[in-house]
Amino acid sequence: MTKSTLELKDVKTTVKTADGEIIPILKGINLKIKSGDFITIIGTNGAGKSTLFNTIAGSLKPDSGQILHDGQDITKMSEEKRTQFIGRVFQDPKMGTAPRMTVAENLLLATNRGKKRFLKIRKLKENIPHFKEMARVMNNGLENRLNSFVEGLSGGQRQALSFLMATIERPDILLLDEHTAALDPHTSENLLAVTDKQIKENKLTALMITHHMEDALKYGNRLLVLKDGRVKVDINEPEKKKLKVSDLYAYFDD
Ligand SMILES: Nc1ncnc2c1ncn2[C@@H]1O[C@H](COP(=O)(O)OP(=O)(O)OP(=O)(O)O)[C@@H](O)[C@H]1O
Repeated sequence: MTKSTLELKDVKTTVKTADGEIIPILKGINLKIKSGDFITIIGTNGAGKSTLFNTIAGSLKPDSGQILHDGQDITKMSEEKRTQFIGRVFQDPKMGTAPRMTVAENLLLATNRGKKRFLKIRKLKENIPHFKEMARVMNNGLENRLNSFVEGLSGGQRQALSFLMATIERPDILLLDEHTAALDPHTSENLLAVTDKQIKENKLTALMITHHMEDALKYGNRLLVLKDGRVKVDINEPEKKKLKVSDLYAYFDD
């Protein structure tokens, strides 16, 4: 039997609004994520997709339930500690990178994730050929911008850098929160193609939130539909291959 990399057992998460109101968002999530799963996640606005990622990453703590990583209970583990095995790319190209540092400096900082990090000039120079090779894979000229400040990059290059930083230490779980949503169609398509290639080649375990039904079907081996804080549908690869976009829209209706 394939071991679960991550398991959520009846996870319930609430959020507190600015005026102190407590709202239940995740209402009992049960999920077993196997090593090598590439799961696309869809659901209406407010279904709890980002809250699910926040709960997995540790930026929100569940009110009840359990989260297990390789069988170890991590429910109370800090977000910082979880960065040792969880990589995350956000929708906003401004998140996840240090704008006033160069691309190469950001990449160096992303190595040794979760441990003490120092920027040593020698180490930076040593790593340039390696970083260049890595950046070339992103297929958008990032390899020619290694010494540029991140704030001067295009949105697509910045998201490509975020992706590299999230995967540089081969995370056990990669969380992609609509990571191409802010990009133009061509740039988005390129980043998704590279994302898919990297996940397959490096046998990464990944969860990707998307509002594009075509992408939810095209990528990954499993599909989840979240509705009102619960997993409404969990579809495996053979079933997913049979689905059409119209089938997915139907899940939103009832
Ligand atoms: N910190 C917070 N304070 C108040 N409400 C919150 C907070 N975080 C999330 N919510 C609410 O929780 C619900 C779920 O939000 P979440 O971002 O998880 O949904 P989502 O499925 O990712 O939606 P979207 O597709 O719009 O990104 C929403 O109604 C949102 O307004």
